[in-house]
Amino acid sequence: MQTLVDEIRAQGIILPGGFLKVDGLVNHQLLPALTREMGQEFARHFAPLSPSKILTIEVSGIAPALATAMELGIPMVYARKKKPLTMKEPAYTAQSVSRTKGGAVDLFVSSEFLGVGDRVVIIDDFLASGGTVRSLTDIIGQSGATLLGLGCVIEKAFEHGRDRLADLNIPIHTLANIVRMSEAEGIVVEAGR
Ligand SMILES: O=P(O)(O)OC[C@H]1O[C@H](OP(=O)(O)OP(=O)(O)O)[C@H](O)[C@@H]1O
Ligand SMILES: O=c1[nH]c(=O)c2nc[nH]c2[nH]1
Repeated sequence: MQTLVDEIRAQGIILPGGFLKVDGLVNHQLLPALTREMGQEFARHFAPLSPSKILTIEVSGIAPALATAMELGIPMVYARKKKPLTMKEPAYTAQSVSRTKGGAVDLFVSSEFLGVGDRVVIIDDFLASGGTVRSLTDIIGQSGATLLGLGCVIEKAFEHGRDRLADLNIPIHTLANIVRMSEAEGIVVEAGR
């Protein structure tokens, strides 16, 4: 997605520890036209699989996931990182690690909104190590739903999440790919794959 690649080149900042700051378009401020285009691109890619639900994780996955769900006309469910008292039991749960805040987090999805018969596409903002997606697949497994595919806005190829998730045997579609980044070379970003 060339518009996304251009925005990453214009706004992206390399942070220590291999982190990319894109707070101006993905993680703090959101750009409506760009977010809509993300949804259109994911919807075009995954519509042939006839998903019944989009699954993501709060907080930064919500915008691209909702944009995708709106294009497809299907519900979007997001895993919560704290179980609210309104959540109906039983809830499916798995542990994950927050990459940007550090530490383990528990994820919760109510059985009210995910279950046998659901055909699920996961949408998230970043695909890095693949750990977060792995936790979501655990939740999908508990629910009895079927995982059809994975879409992530930005892939950090140098963290090899795609390879680590190969056993899932699902199509993985990303919109921009960070091949590598360093002070010397800057952000080497290309269209997703
Ligand atoms: O592939 P991984 O190595 O698991 O990294 C990707 C995850 O890391 C971030 O979550 P984080 O909780 O840090 O951020 P958020 O609260 O902005 O969603 C991002 O939103 C992805 O969910
Ligand atoms: O804002 C972010 N920048 C990153 O580099 C990253 N990797 C995983 N999750 C991330 N979030």
